[in-house]
Amino acid sequence: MALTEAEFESSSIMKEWGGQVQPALIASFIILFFLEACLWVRNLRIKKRLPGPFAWPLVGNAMQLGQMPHITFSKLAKKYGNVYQIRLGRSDIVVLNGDEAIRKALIEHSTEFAGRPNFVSFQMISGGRSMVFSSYSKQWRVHRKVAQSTLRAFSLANTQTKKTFEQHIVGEAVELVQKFLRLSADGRNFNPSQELTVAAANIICALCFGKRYGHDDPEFKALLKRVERFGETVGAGSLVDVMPWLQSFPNPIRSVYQNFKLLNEEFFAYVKDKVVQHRDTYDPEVTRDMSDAIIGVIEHGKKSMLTKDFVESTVTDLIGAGQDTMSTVMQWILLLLVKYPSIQRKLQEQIDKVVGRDRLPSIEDKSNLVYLNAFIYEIMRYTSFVPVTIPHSTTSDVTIEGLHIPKDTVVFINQWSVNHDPQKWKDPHIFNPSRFLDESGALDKDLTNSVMIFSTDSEFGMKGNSILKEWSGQIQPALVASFIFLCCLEACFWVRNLTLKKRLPGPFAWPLVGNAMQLGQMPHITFSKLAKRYGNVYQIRLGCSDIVVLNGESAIRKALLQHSTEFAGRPNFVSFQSVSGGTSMTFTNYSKQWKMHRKIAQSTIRAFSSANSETKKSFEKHIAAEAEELVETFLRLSANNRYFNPSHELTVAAANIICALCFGKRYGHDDLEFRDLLGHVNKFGETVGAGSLVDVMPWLQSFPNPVRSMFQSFKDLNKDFFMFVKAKVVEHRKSYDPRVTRDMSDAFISVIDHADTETGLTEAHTEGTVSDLIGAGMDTVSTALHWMLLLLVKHPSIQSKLQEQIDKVVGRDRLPSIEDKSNLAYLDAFIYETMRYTSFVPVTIPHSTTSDVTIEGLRIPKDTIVFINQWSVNHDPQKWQDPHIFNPSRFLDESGALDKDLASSVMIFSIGKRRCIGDQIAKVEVFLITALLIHQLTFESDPSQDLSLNCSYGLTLRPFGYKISAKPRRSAFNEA
Ligand code: HEM
Repeated sequence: MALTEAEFESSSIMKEWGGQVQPALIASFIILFFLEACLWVRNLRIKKRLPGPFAWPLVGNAMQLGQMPHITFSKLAKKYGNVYQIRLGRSDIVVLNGDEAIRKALIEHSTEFAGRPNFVSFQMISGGRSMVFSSYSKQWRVHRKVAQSTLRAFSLANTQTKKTFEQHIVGEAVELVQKFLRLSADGRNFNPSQELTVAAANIICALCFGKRYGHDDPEFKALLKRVERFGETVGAGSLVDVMPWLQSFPNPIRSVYQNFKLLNEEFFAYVKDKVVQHRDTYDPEVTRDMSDAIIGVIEHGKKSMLTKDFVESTVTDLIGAGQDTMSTVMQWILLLLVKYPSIQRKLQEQIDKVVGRDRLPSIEDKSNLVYLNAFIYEIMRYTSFVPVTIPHSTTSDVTIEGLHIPKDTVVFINQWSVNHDPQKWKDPHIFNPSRFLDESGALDKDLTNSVMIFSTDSEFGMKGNSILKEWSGQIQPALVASFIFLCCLEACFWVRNLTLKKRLPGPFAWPLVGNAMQLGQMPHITFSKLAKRYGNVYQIRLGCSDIVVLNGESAIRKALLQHSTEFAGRPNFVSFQSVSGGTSMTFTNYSKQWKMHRKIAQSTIRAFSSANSETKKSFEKHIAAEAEELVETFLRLSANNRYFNPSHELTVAAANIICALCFGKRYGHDDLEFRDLLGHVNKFGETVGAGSLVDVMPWLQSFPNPVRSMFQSFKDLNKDFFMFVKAKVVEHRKSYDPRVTRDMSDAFISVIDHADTETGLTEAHTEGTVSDLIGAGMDTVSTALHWMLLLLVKHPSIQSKLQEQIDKVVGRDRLPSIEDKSNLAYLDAFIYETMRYTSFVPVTIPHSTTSDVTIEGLRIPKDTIVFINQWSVNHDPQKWQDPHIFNPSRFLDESGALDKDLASSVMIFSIGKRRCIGDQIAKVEVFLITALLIHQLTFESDPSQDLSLNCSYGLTLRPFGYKISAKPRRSAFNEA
């Protein structure tokens, strides 16, 4: 993490893990464990438990729920009855299943079951004032009434509001039709997910803020992104709710939970901002939208129990709840329409009969479109896309089905069990809208009313799905036994290792996890601290793997340059094998064939970037075109003094350059195929952590747990990404002409597919190489640009100095070019300092030893995994004065020229046989884009944001989202 000295020392990671094996941390973990065990034994003896499965200490039944808890709940109900108890972490939870028990509880005992648990994650939503997540109270009842009546006033209150509401919806639907037709042009297939999310978001935003957004509005895109990421992190919220001790030591769930908190805060701040704008322009005579209406009731109404802060929380509740649910149901509708074309036809026949072809359907047609109604009810029943409601809690002691449930018990309502009860629904696992029609073809209202999806007051599993196979719905004794067996086996290995293996110096490693829990979110900082204690070469253990960590310039240079072959291997990780179907050069171990593969990749990159002045020029043109487009887009996004997050645009620019080289084609910013590709790369960064966990703890794959599911997504993403590249290469192969090399794909086809000599490489390697280059070239370069912009706005004086130099060297009548590089020493220094200071690839891709080797007097056996801590080289206080201070001038000598020796000792591309092969093109890209941007624009940061250098750790260290604006500088180019 790139921080100032003070920030660095006080950064949370330092507090979490003071860089050495903190005995206090380990002691507190052991105390926690024993405390939990004691509580568990006490509970066993004291508490009169409801029926339910056996609960383990610490985790309770958490490991048994699998990815589809609602299915597990239904299976458990068969064994323990419709009301039973499970334990998740520390919380006893009552699960209600089946129509009868749920209706009894929620209708006959409605007040007793109307509470919400006191979960920490609930308390942080909407600043703790969310109506949806607050417990039952008099104030809550008032709050709910305000929300409910406002919703009504803006939708179904009278014919006028009904009409306006309908108009909003029709507007979005018509836009969807046009968008879908455009996306289907030329017989293309597309993923409708984003468009549906936009439509749902627009409807609720129009109601709340009186405004719909364009699909490309950056503010809106940021809102959607937040909602998407919310879904990805909310799971950690629930885990921390039931296992609060997960917050007390560094672990991956704690980090995801932190993100979840941050997202909530950001989302709330966004809504608050809008509400404040409304408050400032509020006019009691004109109610523009729901925000105004809520301000009217809460702030200007009769004496209200609700303070002004409740306005923001009510609007947040409405947007949060309205958007995700609606877009989910729309996605299911489209999926089931294409899965059942005969049903689609039947729906169209009915609609043509009732509406005809001369007008659009309206809400008045609803009563005549019986089959469409039945279809929608069947979707809700069959998918049960909200399978378990938001947790309830009991507001007082209550007895249900003869079982006593104490006050403040957490209650899960399994809606799925109602909708899939075979006693009630014939063949519940079959999708059949006609089940809702009576003999005369009319809608059976009793039956539609019994579908439970909105509670009585967000994935899908069916017979034979993986979760059922994994956890066939009951507490599998075999699973629990195998977990205990695994633990024992690990413990035995651990004891044997302690006695047998001559270990290198290093911290004490725990059984099962080794030192995994001590690494925290920024392992490179921990590694550097450990080096102070154990020397520059030491050993840690992660899960099952012993790993040697190399730190500091001298040890790393010795290993990677003097013993280059011995350190050129890659470990035999399962996650590496899943990249490009095993044909990747980057992730393949050292061998003769690998050497050939690397040489081909290297010389092809050179041929397309720097081989001669012709290729140099054409490569430069690609980059300049992207930079010019960036300038235009940034100016557009800054119109009307707006601030924007440059993330998406920078990723697009980096992706376009590498795609232009590989496929001879750049894409529009909204090209669907391209957006898909970018989505993959972003998701890749999010799931790669699971890959590394499974690599070092392969036993995580042997029972259902969140890491295993994430690892599955990681594998799926890799497969999808590889398929995308493969399809492109196959197209190239079909139109391949040996006389014309259009792009790098053609070049690889020529040297691999049509090789003159035996290389051992197959056609699949051609595809693997292209994937390697796109994968490696996109994320890294865009991360570098992210940091550059952030540092430019954080240090305006450096930005001015850069502009002064560029104006002096280039002038204002032409654009900068790569030839100016030698005269722009300060810009070069700025780029090197950004790479040094941020060290955004802090640890290289793991290496492994290809034979036994001795380094700094320590013997490392063949096939040992090696981590190279580049960050330690760039932050070594022996080498760099004040390494935690950002100061480009450190790279300039007294005459103001670049100190080339110092610059080349920054380590970010690694060194030796595995050194990055894209380093030269990356440097050209970063130089030219930065030069062009600062020549044309001045960047400023949003004064309302607290500019931090905090970052997330996926593939690279990426700064958290920040907002900037760009102002044009006078130039021939701008005026043109
Ligand atoms: C600023 C941008 C970049 C940085 C900081 C960077 C950094 C790195 C690092 C640290 C490695 C791992 C080296 C090791 O394992 O010791 C690597 C490997 C690699 N990089 Fe880059 N890279 C960048 C851009 C690129 C680009 C633009 C491309 C290609 C178009 C590329 C292609 C590769 C490939 C193919 C490898 C694997 C080499 C091997 O395993 O032998 N990189 N890069």
